[in-house]
Amino acid sequence: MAKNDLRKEQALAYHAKGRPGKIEVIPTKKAKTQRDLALAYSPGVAEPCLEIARNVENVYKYTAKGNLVAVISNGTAVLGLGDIGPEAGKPVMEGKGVLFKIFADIDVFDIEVNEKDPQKFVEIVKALEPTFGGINLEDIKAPECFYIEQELRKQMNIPVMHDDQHGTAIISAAALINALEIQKKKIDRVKFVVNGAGAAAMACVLLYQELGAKPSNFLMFDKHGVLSKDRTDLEEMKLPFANATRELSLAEAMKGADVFIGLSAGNTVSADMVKSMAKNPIVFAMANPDPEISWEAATGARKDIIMATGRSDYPNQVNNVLGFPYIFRGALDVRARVINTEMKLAAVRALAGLAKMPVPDIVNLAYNQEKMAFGADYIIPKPLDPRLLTAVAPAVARAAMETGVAYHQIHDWEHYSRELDKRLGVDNQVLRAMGAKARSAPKRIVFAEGENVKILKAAQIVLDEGIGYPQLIGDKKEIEVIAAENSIDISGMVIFDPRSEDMIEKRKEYGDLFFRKRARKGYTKEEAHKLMKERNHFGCMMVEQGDADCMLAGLTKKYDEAIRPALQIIGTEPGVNRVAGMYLVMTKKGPLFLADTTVNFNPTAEELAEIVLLTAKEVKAFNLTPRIAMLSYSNFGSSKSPESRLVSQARMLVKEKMPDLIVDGEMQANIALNNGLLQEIYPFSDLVGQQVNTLIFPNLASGNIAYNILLEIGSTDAVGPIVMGLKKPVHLLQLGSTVSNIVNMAMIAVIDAQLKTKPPVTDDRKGTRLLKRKTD
Ligand SMILES: NC(=O)C1=CN([C@@H]2O[C@H](COP(=O)(O)OP(=O)(O)OC[C@H]3O[C@@H](n4cnc5c(N)ncnc54)[C@H](OP(=O)(O)O)[C@@H]3O)[C@@H](O)[C@H]2O)C=CC1
Ligand SMILES: CC(=O)C(=O)O
Ligand SMILES: [Mg+2]
Repeated sequence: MAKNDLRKEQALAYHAKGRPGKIEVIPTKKAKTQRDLALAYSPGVAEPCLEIARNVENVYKYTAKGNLVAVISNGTAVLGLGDIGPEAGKPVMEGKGVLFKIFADIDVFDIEVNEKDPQKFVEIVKALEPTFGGINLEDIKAPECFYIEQELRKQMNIPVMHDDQHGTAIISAAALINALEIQKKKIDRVKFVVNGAGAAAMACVLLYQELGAKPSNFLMFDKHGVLSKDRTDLEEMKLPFANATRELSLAEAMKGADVFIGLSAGNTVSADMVKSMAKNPIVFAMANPDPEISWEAATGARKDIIMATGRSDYPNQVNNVLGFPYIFRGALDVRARVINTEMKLAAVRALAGLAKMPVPDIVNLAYNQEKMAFGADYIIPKPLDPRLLTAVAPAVARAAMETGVAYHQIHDWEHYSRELDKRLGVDNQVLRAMGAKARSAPKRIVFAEGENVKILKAAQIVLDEGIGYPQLIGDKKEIEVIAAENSIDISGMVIFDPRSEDMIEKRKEYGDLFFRKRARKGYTKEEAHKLMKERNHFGCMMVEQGDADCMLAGLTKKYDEAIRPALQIIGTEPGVNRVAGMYLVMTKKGPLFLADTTVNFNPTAEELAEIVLLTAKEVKAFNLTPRIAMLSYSNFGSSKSPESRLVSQARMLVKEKMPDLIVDGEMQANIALNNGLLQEIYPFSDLVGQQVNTLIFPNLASGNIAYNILLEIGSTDAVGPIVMGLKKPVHLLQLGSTVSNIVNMAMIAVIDAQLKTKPPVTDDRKGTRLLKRKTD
């Protein structure tokens, strides 16, 4: 399948699967009991209604208005796809809602309006003012968008921003300042060629002029050619940009130009045009989804170029996603009534400045780069940089206050920054960083259940996303049929069938080794050889013998059956007497690790202590400081039962071995997760002032039950079970895991392999050596 077909298929499946689309509405208040409902709705709801009727300002106090932005479009200029209509634009608007939420914790209603008449459109949007704290106009074509935004800014008392104009202008201006600095050019001297004379292009030119660019230094093009005074077909909005004194082709205009700005349509610029530009040129080809000229063509044309596109798969992504979440966050937080030029310039400076700061590890990890630093391929921060929120939102908020457009004042900026950080949570960051870490050194990963369709789908994602090199165990023909039926591309994967003739030699090698390991544990040599036809044993042997780096199994087997081969063949780490299982659950308060959820039925105090130590080590592998609560049904000796005493005894054993570990118990789960309550009742606890991120359960029943309840009824995402204590990375899936569970577990297995295995001696990174040998 061609790469584009794959992208198309995956994108369509992503939008269609499960609940169609990308968003849902989630209540923020408890609405479970009769009492809750009486408060949330009638009769209780009448009280806030009356308060708001008394003073309309109270709408910010009692409703979601203050954090709610409307992303509104009529679908007339959707990306670079043109006038495809409001319904066709909806996926983009939902997508912006997702970005507002994940990057700035702003809630969005996407509103697609079937109205092209600018005046009527204005009336519709204006009438929505009571609902929203801000209005993000999106993908509305020029010239109508100018009138619409201008009128709404005048008529509405909440911030209105047409993002294709100002978002793009802000981001590209930040990138431009930095690119000019690197190319040692002055903004008031450089000559610009701008392809596109629409919403985005005009706003960019105007903002660059605010930064010092000379109006006469721009040559602008629309679909019909260069904007010149001679043209009689130009709309009024285009006249101020009509600088050309004669008719001129784009190729002619590009000769000797310093900066090219593309906000038009894909593939409209050639490599020759780029070659003809002045020394040290800057090319921002920002049309979506395909830029005016590809990254390869432009950077291939000359070495002295600084190149940027709107795409996420190349360096220097100049895309308005770097701006709108943070600009609105700042504007909402001070209740700005507009987004004015000073606020936009503040965002430009904040973004440009952030690109010059040292890049934190989490960003390098997320982009699979060892070292990103300010320079030609890093002129603007990356969209996944978690510092964007605290860099841009306060700058915008401050500018709003200084220019007198803020209804609300922020006094304690440090506190504000901390609150912003909290909004992001670390769960997304953890998952993103995990993915990036896995991708930084992908490993050969054995999937023991190759004939399972979920496994095959996950394996394809693992391969496509560069997480690892899947090695499938199973019947080759059967795997191929299932893959074909489900349009899964397995061409880059290696298949091993332990039952096949091809594997006789391997079965013998593995069987002999197994016999040596288990001879005194009741196995005959024949039994050992026979056992190697079994997929989990064969897979574990591949890992043990270095024919693979890690393994995932257990999707269709009971846990104790699935883990047995790993214990028999691989065994525990030196100095460790047992294995245990851990889940990572993503919660609103951040990641929460739960253990033991899978292996040890009724651990003794010594065993529980060992589980704590294993878990602490694993949490540290995620670069997080473990803050551990050891759970029971009592608090710090309030019950003298043997179960409660066992937990506090285990805690003492842990403390003896690791005095600095932040761990306390025994305690109840609600006390562990509610620091206010802990401080109030048990102020002596080690966990006062600490946000607990690890829960240790007293036995398997409680751990497993708690985990499954959380997953089924909470809106949590989880990764696990992560096996702890094995010498080599074998991980087991839970019966019925979803494809995304499997992919997440593959990341865990690869990261574990990175920690536990040395780089392969040969360059057989994809694991084809075994196959080659068999066919020799
Ligand atoms: N990277 C980013 O963050 C962003 C990128 N964009 C991209 O910028 C482009 C324009 O968006 P927007 O301004 O909102 O849309 P508009 O519809 O308002 O403007 C499009 C402009 O491009 C011109 N144009 C179209 N085709 C050509 C061509 N072949 N040669 C020269 N000019 C052409 C149009 O000419 P005419 O006036 O004659 O119709 C018009 O002036 C889109 O591709 C969009 O994806 C937009 C916003 C953000
Ligand atoms: C990114 C964006 O808003 C656009 O391409 O229209
Ligand atoms: Mg847009």
